[in-house]
Amino acid sequence: MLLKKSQLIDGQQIQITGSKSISNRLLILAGLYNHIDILNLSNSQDTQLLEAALNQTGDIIDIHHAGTAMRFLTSYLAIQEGRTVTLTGSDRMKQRPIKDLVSALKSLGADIEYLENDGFPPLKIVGKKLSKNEVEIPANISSQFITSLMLIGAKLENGLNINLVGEITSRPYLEMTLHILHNLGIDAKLDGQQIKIEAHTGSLRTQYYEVESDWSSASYYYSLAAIGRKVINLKSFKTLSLQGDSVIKELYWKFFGIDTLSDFAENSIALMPDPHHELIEFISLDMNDCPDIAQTLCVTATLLKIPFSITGLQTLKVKETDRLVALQNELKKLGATTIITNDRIESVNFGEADEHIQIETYNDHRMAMAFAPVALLYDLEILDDQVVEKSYPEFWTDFEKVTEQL
Ligand SMILES: O=C(O)C1=C[C@@H](OP(=O)(O)O)[C@@H](O)[C@H](O)C1
Ligand SMILES: C=C(OP(=O)(O)O)C(=O)O
Repeated sequence: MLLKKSQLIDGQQIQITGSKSISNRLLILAGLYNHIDILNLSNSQDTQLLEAALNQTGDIIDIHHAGTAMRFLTSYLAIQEGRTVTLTGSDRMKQRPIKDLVSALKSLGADIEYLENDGFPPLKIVGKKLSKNEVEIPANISSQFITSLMLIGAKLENGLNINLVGEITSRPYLEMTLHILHNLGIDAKLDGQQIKIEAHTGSLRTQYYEVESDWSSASYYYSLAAIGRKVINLKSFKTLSLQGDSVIKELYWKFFGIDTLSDFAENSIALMPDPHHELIEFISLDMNDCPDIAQTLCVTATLLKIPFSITGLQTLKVKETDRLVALQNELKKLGATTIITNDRIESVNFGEADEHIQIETYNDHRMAMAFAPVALLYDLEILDDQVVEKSYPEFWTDFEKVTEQL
């Protein structure tokens, strides 16, 4: 897609689809218990793939590139007594780790086999009743493994105690799972390194759930507002969010002077650039709690030429692509030289951008969306722009609503 140099249109309103993370948790719980009327369900391809997988009865499920769905379905299928399923995905999914989750489930008695490479999808899962209630799992690779266990925990005869080993990564996603379980009447606690889920039989407390819109998707508008300095209105967001990525409000206020004003009646927020904001000299930040908005922030900082050092990013290597390498390569086209390590990206200097900027997306929706605000400063081309459908199918239509060519 060619994006001509553009400016923001003041005061446009965008309705973002429901949180992918909340939607995927609700779908699994609805599949385990009873129907839930879900309002503002995410229309992301990942959520649609999960919904289709839960409704199919065949013996092969191909979840493509939907990581959360892959991880959540592994536990879900492990307890479907009498059913045998091959759970597979895209080439990239076959490189994304799942071993810690599979080992934890096996220690509970699950019957799961690797069909290609040890530790990676595809998996052959023979559904069984699991009767143990104590499990241990490393917490530093992906919080999705832990959420996956938490979602089935209350279905086990004696509930489930999950002992977390090591540093906890992406922690707000565990808190999100706890909140959703509580809201639906399941007793669950996180205390230090232990999660305790009580057994829950019968139905869920509520059969109705309204999903807040997706804060990771909102991050691209914060980036646009930070560069374009015009007001953007976003729906449907709450002041108290279950999503860790809502920290974008604080980050973009502190670093880029973007204020977030809530309109309670409208359930919307306004992103308001502070005209008196002075550019800060350096951004130093640990993003372990909010890995999905790291690309957004690195691109904003680069476009504003604010030096940055972002840590806590060790999980970025095992997402849709190696996001640290992808960022380093593509930021270079904007003139930024960076250093990357196992868990960090740091800017070294900002030079001239390429004359013809062509951004590769590496099959990663967040690469395409994070680099879209570049259009406020330069003409650019984004390759394989359709990757956005993974989390935000209308991204380009919405992007057109808030921008106009110069
Ligand atoms: O539980 C979730 O919904 C998610 C957890 C995070 O993954 P990790 O825990 O693997 O970092 C996040 O990156 C992903 O997009 C969604
Ligand atoms: C990492 C992501 O998704 P998943 O792990 O569910 O594929 C994401 O949406 O940025």
